[in-house]
Parts: sequence; structure tokens; C-alpha cells
Amino acid sequence: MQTDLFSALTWEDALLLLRDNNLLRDLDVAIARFLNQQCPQASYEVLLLAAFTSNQQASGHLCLDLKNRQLATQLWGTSPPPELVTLLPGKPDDWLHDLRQSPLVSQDGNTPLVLDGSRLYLRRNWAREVSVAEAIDQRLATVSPLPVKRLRDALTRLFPSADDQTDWQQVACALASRSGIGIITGGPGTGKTTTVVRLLGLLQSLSMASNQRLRIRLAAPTGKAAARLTESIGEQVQQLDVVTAVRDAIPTEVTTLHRLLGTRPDSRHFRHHADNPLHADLVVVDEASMIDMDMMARLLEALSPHTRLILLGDKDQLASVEAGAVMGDLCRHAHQGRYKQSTIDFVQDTCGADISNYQETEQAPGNALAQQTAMLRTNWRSKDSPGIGELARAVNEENLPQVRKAFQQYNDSLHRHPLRSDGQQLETQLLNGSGGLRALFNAVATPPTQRQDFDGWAAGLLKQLTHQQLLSGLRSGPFGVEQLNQRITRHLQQQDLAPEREWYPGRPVMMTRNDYQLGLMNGDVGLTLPLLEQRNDKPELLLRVAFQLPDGRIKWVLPSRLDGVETVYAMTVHKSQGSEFRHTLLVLPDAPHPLLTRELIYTAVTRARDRFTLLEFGKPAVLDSAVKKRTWRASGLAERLFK
Ligand SMILES: Nc1ncnc2c1ncn2[C@@H]1O[C@H](COP(=O)(O)OP(=O)(O)OP(=O)(O)O)[C@@H](O)[C@H]1O
Repeated sequence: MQTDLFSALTWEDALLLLRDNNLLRDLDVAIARFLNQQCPQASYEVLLLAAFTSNQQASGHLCLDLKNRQLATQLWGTSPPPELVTLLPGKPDDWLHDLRQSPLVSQDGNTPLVLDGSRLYLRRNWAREVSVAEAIDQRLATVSPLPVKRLRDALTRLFPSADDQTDWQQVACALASRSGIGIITGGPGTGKTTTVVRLLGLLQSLSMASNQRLRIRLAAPTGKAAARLTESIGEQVQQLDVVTAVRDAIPTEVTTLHRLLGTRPDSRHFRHHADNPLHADLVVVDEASMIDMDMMARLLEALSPHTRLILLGDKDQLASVEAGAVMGDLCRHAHQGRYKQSTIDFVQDTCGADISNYQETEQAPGNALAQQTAMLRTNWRSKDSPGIGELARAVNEENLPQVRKAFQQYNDSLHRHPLRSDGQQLETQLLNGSGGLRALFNAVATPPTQRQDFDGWAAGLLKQLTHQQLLSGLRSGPFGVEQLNQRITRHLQQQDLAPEREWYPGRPVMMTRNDYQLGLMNGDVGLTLPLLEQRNDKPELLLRVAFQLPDGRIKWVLPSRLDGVETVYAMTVHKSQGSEFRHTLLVLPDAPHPLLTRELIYTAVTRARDRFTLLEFGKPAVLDSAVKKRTWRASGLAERLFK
């Protein structure tokens, strides 16, 4: 039943009106229609709430939390149209009452909608969340205590320089070695890769001492992240202080999660699942903040109970594109530690370190997962460019004076440029300089003459492409990547660097979907290059797009073979996750925007290795407003794990 202006509307009219006002999608209306077919007596309110629940996935939420103070924003967005709000009469308590009475709703997953406390889920999302929580609980219960003395000896060998200060890398290794799951979080350069390589050395040497060689698999959510980790792991394994046989038994090839689980053509299902688990004793997944709830559920399903899982990632980065904020939920209290006395004793015995400052309290108790979680706290890389680390920390701590101070203090690596939207300063910035597009286009214009040099040339240019990257938090609008890419392409044409054609030498492209036949994944970046081929004894210039595969090989693809690609002079911050660029430039629009959040700014800043530039089309307050806004995603995972 409803009131006011729209009192004569049926549930279907109301949903269509909401859809026409972009508050719902066609899919959400279709779900409500389906539910109405299943249960013709379903009430107006329940059908509307079902459609709104379905719509939450578009914003990354797993459910509609009827008791959360952000409910109004979840339902209506940041500027609710007052007359449309009356389409859903009543209050959350009334809705909860209606839902509990509805045959479409249960608490145990036997109905299309599930009400869990005050959280309303579509059954599939609820089932995913429950399965992730249960799988993590099971893994936590798989305790595999190694003899303390052997562990201590091995840890001392691997971390020889551990002084009086707590070496969190060593602690992370100790914790991860004792159960079926370990979580290592830390900002950029805090040594996640270093730690995991030492952990692999530790576990493999202890296992090989008992004549068992661990089957280890390494993975990351995207091809780019996998390629980056392959490179850094390869270097670190070489430096590992273990016997050669152990070093040789540590893989350095990192695959994508999709490949790890085994994609099947034309199917959403993977080859590995509960009935056909992965053949692995230890699985390490990097960039875990990019894993959504669905993928995490599939990953956990594909692991047999004895397989140890290590998740690495930065809990403060943007959450996954799809629904869920799994890493954030798993690491909710990582900063505080919340260790139990037994964990503190274990760390003292194995590492000789005192972590009692991070003990749980009565008000802040630690759960089993917290005992398996370690946060790395020292940024080792920032010694080279401390400004980036300082800025990232200030953003993370919502410390606006410190953000401003960082830009002033580190003006060699941090820059703020106010821009006019009608000027061409943006284009000038991107073209000039050592990592700029002009240098790239010049290099592209001189292809090697010998076939055997093609791959090396392409690898060098793909690396050069990462010297500079323009990012935006938005896709559409004048400051979104779509228009920025058009703008830059136009400018390159005006400068006679690019012709007015779709495909031309120097055009960087990004995959916008997975192409299993080509072995390319959504987010992979390629560069269009001219190749000199001999055809009928004559040199002919052919265009091919070069991609670097996670194992370092170059894959050449005909442009016409690529249908899911877009130009990528500018990239969304979401898509930049898992990548690092020497110079990262972030465009900020002329006014605050709901999508610009602290996590987004932090993620953009931490993509930069040497320099970070803010290109501001509006007032400095746009940055302040973004830093003050936190991303929030409705999910019950943390509560399930911390119950
Ligand atoms: N304990 C340490 N002592 C000295 N240098 C270290 C230590 N740990 C890591 N480093 C150095 O810091 C740099 C960053 O380390 P690493 O690549 O392991 O960090 P990460 O957290 O994996 O970084 P990313 O941000 O790329 O994910 C490397 O050059 C590494 O050699």
C-alpha cells in the first residue's frame, strides 16, 4: 500500500517510474516481475524492496541493510527526488515486518530473498557470502603446528637482521605458517612480495626436510597484476637464502585467478570446484583487494581442505569492481591486531618479538581470523620517493593539513596543477617530458627491421607505456576517461602524431572483457605497433597489437581480431589497480562527485612510483571532499567472521 501523489500506482508502475528515473535497472524490474509470478500475493513493498536489493549489486553492495544509517543513500542515492521517495511508504521496521511475513523471504536460503537480521539479500548473494565465511572458518580450524624450534630456526635464518623492533614480515610468516589461511596486508612497498617469497622458502624447506615437495601455485586477479608479480617474485626468489633445491622448488610464474581455476569456453563455471579441486598444497593470491565475493567463493570452493591459502593485498585500496569488499572485510581490524595471548606467546617463541601492544581487549576482541592476519607497517620503497608514501598515509588518515603539507614539502615528486577545462594544459602535460606521449610515438615510429627483434622492441615500448599514466575516477562526463581519451586523441591528431583512423601506430588499448581464445583478460593493456614484414620480397608495414602475457612473452594480435578494446591514454582508477606507473597523473573534476572517495584517491596515489601529479579542474576543496568520503559496501561477511 502506498500514499500521496502516486497512490493509484501498481507495484509495476512504481518500478517502471523508478527505472525511468535511473533509480532501478531493467534487470531489477525483471527480478520483481519474476518474484511476482512465483508469488502473486507478494506485497507492493516486498516487490519494491526486492528490486532495490537487486539494484544494490550495481554499486557493489551484497545486500540492502535496512538498519544501516546509509540506507537512504543506498535506496535513493545522494540527492533523493522527494516525490519519488514516497513510492516506498513506511519505515524500515514496517518493511522488516512485511518481509518476515512474506512467502518470498526466509532466513535459511530456501526462498528467492533471504533476510539475515536486518540485511535483505537475493539468495545467490547470501549463499556466496555464507559459503565464503564457512570456508574461511574451516580453513582456520585446519591448524598445522610446526615444531616451534624448527620454525624459530628457519625464521631466524630467513630474517637475519631482525633487531629489537618487531619485524612484521617475520611475524606474518610465522602466523601464516600455522593454519590453512594467512592474510598479509600492507600498503605499497611494505614488502608483501618479499614476505611471501620468504614464506614460500620457509614452508618449502620445512616440507622438503620431510621429503615432501609442496605443490605451490601463485595467482593474481588480473593479467597485469600477475605479470608484475611474476617479475618481482622472480627477482626475489633469486635472492632467497635457502639451498638450491628449495629455491628450484619455488615457482616464479604467476597466473590469473581465472586461469588458475580453469576457464571453460562458453561457460561461467570453472574446471576446478569442490568436486574437482586444484592440485596444490599452497595457493598464494596477490592483489586480493580486487577479488569480489563471487570470485572468492569460487576460489575457496576450488581448494581442497588441506590446501593452504595465503591472501596478499592492500586493505585500504578500492574494493573490487563487482559486489563485495572481501579484503576490507577480512582485514577489518588488521590495524589494531587484536591478538590473543596464545598468538602473542607464539610470536614471542618463534620470532622473539613482542606484539602485546596489539593485544585484543574486552571492547575489541579478536576472532580466529585476526590471529592469522598480519599488517606490514614499514614502507621500504618510499625511501626513494618518500613524498608518495607520506601523501598516501595522509589521505588514508583523512589528515587534510598533512595532505597539503606533503604537496609543499615534496614538491619534487608531488605536484598540484590547477587546469582550465577549455585550455590545452592537460594535453601539453601528457605529450611532453621524458615519459610523455611524444617520446612514445617517436619510438613507435622506428620499428626494427629484423623479425627476431620484434618481441624485445615491443616489450621495451610496453614498459615505456608505464612511465606515465593519466587516471580518472570517472568514466563518463567531461572529466571521465571516455571524453579524456577522445580529447587526447584529437590533440595527437592536431599535432600530426596520430592519423584520423581507428587503428594507428602508438594507439594504446585496454581489453574490456576476457577473451579466452586469445588468452587476454579484461584490463590487459596492449600497444598498436607497425611491423615491417617481407611480402613477396617487398617490405610491408603491418599493424599488430602487442600484449605482454603474465609469463613475459609478447602476444601479437591483429587489430581486427580485437572487438572488446578501448583507447587508454586515460584509465579509470579501478582499472589501474595491480599496476604501477613511474608518473601517475590524476584528473579531478570541477566539483565533488559521489564516486570520488578516499579509497579511490589512495589507490591513485599508490599507483605512482616516482611522481604523482594532481590535475585539478576545480577548487582544491574537490580533493578534500573526496578524502573525507569513505567507501562503504553493505555486506554481512565481517559480522559473520567476527561473530
Ligand atoms: N625488510 C626489508 N628490508 C629492506 N628492504 C626491503 C625489506 N622488505 C622489502 N624491501 C624492499 O622494498 C621494496 C618493496 O618490497 P616488495 O616489492 O616486497 O613490496 P610490496 O608490498 O610487495 O610492494 P607492492 O606495492 O609492489 O605490492 C623492494 O625493493 C624490497 O627489496
